[in-house]
Amino acid sequence: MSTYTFPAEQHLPALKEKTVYVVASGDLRLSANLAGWGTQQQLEADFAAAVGRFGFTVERAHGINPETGHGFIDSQRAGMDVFRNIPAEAPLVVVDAVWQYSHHVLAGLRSHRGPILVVANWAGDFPGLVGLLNLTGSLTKAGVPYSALWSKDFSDEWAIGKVEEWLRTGTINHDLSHVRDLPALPDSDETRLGAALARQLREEKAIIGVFDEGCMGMYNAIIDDELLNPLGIYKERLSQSALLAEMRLVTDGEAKEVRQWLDDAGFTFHFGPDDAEDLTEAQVHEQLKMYVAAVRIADDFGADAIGIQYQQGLKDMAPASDLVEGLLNNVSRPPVLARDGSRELYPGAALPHFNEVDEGVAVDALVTNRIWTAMGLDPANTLHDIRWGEEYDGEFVWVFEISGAVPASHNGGYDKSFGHRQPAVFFPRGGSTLSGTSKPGEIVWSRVFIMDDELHVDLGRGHVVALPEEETQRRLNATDKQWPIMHAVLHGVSRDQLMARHKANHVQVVYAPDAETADKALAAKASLFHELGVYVHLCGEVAL
Ligand SMILES: C[C@H](O)[C@@H](O)[C@@H](O)C(=O)CO
Repeated sequence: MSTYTFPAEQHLPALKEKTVYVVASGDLRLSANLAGWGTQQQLEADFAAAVGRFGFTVERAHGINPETGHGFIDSQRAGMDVFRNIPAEAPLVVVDAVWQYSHHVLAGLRSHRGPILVVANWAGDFPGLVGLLNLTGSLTKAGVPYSALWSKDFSDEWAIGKVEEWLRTGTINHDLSHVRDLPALPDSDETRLGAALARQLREEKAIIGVFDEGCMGMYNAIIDDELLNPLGIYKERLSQSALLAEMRLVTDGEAKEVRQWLDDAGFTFHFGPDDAEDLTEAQVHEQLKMYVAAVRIADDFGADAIGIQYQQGLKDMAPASDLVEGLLNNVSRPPVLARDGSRELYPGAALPHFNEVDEGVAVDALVTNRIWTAMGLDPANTLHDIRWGEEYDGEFVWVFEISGAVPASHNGGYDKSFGHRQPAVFFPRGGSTLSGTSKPGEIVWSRVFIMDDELHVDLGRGHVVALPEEETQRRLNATDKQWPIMHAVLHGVSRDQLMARHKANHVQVVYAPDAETADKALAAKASLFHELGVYVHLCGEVAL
């Protein structure tokens, strides 16, 4: 007999008839999980009632942690342990009313063999829809089959029908008829420009500076080098600790000059007395040092774009990097000189920043910047969270709301932009946002994503509407009122079509001066991606 210590064999529980297992993936931050726990319980009850209509019961695969007081899976390890209580073939639902870290449940979902459903509540107060979109994007990248569903309270006919479909068949079919593959492109100045810029990128190559890879469990936002490098894009792996070290070398005088520039440009900071809850001068001063430090490091490494992970780690050491990110993405921004003062760095240009180190955004921001610049247009582009939305005046208007900063030109300039303290629930050391309401106008929207181990991009057109002040405020109050908002209308894409198709919590947006120019710029972008070997899909009404 062997004297070796063999591990005890693991046995998953046996399948139970008519039982659906539920797990709740959460944030890593205790404060965020506690804040969202009440809403989560309501959503779980609503979903259980919908399932109950068809004679199924819901079994929660994990309880409330008495030490934390909430019932979210709040780490990858916790998720792995929870999945040891779930029969491998069971119908499994990830119910999410909050922003969640996909890697908390990815390990379990990868090895689960039963049908998987991801559900969220159609509500603005917590970013559950954003969490759902990240998880479905991550599952798409991982090649794990899933279905997804969203509803205000799971009592509407549409959602109940979909719940029934899933219980009966193990999948939900959504209408994806708005998506088509790229047709043969016409020979035009725009398509030739796109192809030429693609060839230049592949031949001359570009660097994206990645300040700590992977943010908030966003597995979908990591593009492996094997997929990225063939585009001509290479990562420079940087550390947020280097950013902090570089901040120490920026003088108070340099930070004050940046501040003066912003004051002169008409930017308003909303200051208050309490560092724990309000924005303070000291927080902004530190952020402006970070701005200078980030540009200097980018220059040191010859980066064409940078991304700051910004959350775990950095949020505990410094005020949030959002203000920095918004400034970088704008062409008009405070000048930054080399350490010895000898030259201005990236003069007269945006330095594209991919927030939350979302590398799908990195690719998109870089090429969009180049196309729009070559066409003589404002290249300022940004991601937004697909946060929520409601009809207004008979049309569906999305709340696109990034968690902190947009380029000022999207708000119509610095004088129409302002800074609020980042909410303490997410950012203990505060920091200013670069907020505002995105100006009305024509946009091109997009998302680069990984599916079937290949790079794809969805491209579409839309416009931004101006809503009455009360409606803007209502939408802000219903979400995170400190953050920048865009009232987006997508052309030929319904609410449910976007939710079903989009493979990320983020959507990339860029303005064009009019509809005709937006169509032309989209053609150039489609051509560039096509030339790079990225699969291009057109979503909704696109003039191509
Ligand atoms: C502060 C929050 O965690 C946000 O960062 C989160 O909702 C996102 O922005 C996800 O993209």
